Amino acid sequence: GKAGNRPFGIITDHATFASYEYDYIVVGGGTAGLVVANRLSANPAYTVGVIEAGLHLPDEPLINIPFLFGQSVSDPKLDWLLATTPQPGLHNRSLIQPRGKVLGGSSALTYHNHNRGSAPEYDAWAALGNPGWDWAGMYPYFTKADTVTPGDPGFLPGIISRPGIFNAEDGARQGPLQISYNGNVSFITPYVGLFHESFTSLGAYSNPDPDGGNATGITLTARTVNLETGNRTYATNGYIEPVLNRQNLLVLTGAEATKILFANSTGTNTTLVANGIKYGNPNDTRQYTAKVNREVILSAGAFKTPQLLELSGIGNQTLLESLGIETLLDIPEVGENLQDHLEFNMDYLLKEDLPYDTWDIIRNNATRQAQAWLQYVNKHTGIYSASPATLAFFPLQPFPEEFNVTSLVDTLDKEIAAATLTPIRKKQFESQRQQLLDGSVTQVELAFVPKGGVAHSNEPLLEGRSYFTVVTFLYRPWSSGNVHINTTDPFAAPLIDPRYNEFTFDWEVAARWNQFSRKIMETEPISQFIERPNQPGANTTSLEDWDDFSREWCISVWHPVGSTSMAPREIGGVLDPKLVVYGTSNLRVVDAGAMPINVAAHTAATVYAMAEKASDIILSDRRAHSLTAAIKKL
Ligand SMILES: Cc1cc2nc3c(=O)[nH]c(=O)nc-3n(C[C@H](O)[C@H](O)[C@H](O)COP(=O)(O)OP(=O)(O)OC[C@H]3O[C@@H](n4cnc5c(N)ncnc54)[C@H](O)[C@@H]3O)c2cc1C
Repeated sequence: GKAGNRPFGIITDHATFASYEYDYIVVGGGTAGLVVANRLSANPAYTVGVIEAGLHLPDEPLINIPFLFGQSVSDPKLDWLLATTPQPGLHNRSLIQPRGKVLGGSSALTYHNHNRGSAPEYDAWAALGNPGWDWAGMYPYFTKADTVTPGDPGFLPGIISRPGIFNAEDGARQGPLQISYNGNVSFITPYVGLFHESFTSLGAYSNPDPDGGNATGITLTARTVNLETGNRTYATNGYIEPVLNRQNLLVLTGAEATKILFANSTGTNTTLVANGIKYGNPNDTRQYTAKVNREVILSAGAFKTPQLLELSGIGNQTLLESLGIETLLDIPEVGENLQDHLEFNMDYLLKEDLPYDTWDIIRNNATRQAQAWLQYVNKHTGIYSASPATLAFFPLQPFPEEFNVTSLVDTLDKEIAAATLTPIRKKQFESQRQQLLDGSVTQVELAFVPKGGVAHSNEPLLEGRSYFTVVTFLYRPWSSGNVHINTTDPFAAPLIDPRYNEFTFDWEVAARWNQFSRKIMETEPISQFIERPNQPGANTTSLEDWDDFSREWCISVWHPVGSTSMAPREIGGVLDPKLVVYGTSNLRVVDAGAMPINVAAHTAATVYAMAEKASDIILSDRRAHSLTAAIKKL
């Protein structure tokens, strides 16, 4: 069925979508899925269908306006509202795990940080047994996704020497994402520079080229804001809206895939050939089926893709049997190897007579708020165009007073020796240990935000007062867990257990890094503006206090990856290096779940690059072209 009188663009009618066949069906129109849908449908010879659970919401302010970052979280219109199981290491708290349930997926919800990991991190993916996925293999795809507008020259002088400049090769590309930098137009307060002065006096250094293979240092971080429109740039307006006039592309929104169908769905241990997707939605008892001629690409994200595999009979046989699901492929690692990052928000109440405004002016002064809004609407600049501006990524070595790496590793080695590790984790740990010792990659991050109300705090914000928020991140935790179904109801949430508490290392590094962030705030020049720490209060001082705070108040950074890892079958991979699910001929996974080792970075840029690379792989994979024949042979 080639394009002819087919409907195209975006539809919500389930039956119409089911009445056509597709060469490729992409399940999940999120960050990765829309990249793949765009690249595959560029060839008019292929018909491409996308099944997305959320709706197309191009005019949604919570998505579009940069300064509203974070406000879409927990909004049922945009968020799947997932959560972890109670975590013993976090005082038994369960953490929210927001995911975008909207066309564009989680790329519609991000806080706009757009950065890459360091070269050794991707090299470690390749060393795991994934040829081509090293830094050199990923680099062209990072740049393929982006068009970069450099930052303001002279912005934050002395701290960031070469602001916002990707190297020339990056700048030459014309990718779909309109990437920019915070700068003078987005009203970054002078406090940001002063904070970095305090931080630098305690061992930090700046990095003018964080996306060139060494991500560490204080950086002016690229962000997903289109300076021309003032709006978020994301998978929807970058990758899918511009190609909705392609007559071979049909996007179904408001529909949830419930099962992958196979041409040969009986018996185990044959090579499975996917030939369709079942879908429906929780408000409708009907189920629909769309037929596929070439390939199914799962891009439902690190939680929902493993769920869909398990619902379809691909997973741990024992689990599947316990739920009465027939096992088509016994791959116990589906849903395992789940890795995530943690973050810690701390805020500080400022003195009343301040030399400069903070972003709190929006909350405190109705006139200034109205002015800022007009400025945004008319010029696309000002506070409403701002998002967290500069980030700092560090190994532990620059801070020897806080981190004794040798003793941390000693403790870690003992715990690892006592733990039962799967083969894939053993391999991961080799590179992770090496990178920890040689200081070549980020272990921790720190962000300074010139406003209150970022922290998930129990202290209400005082009217008329200003705040700083310091956000720290644990980017190389050793703990990992899993996500699995516990019911055959396809519309139920999966059980997410990241096991954040597994190794002492994670908690000690978090407590020490958080304690250190207090020291920065007590150091000139940033200290002169602070009246008192708000959350946690001034009585949080000892390492034990900081440990307690960290467990009680941490949240996830919402960077789950690894649940369908790309790695050799023998060590427990789910996907081969072409992202094909082992034991199938034409079922791929292209989303964050494919990352075999989490990157010490915000994850979206890596997901875009993976999806760009995956698209090339799919298009050049001969296997795809012989599939119809393969199905006919069955
Ligand atoms: C609140 C928040 C803030 C973040 N901030 C940042 C940031 O500042 N910088 C950064 O780099 N990263 C950030 N991240 C992480 C980043 O967004 C993700 O790593 C990335 O977007 C994941 O891409 P994905 O393609 O794997 O999944 P998603 O983009 O989540 O796409 C999955 C898609 O599949 C759909 N779907 C799921 N199940 C089904 C089904 N059964 N049928 C049909 N459709 C389905 C979903 O609705 C969704 O559209 C943030 C994440 C969140 C949640």
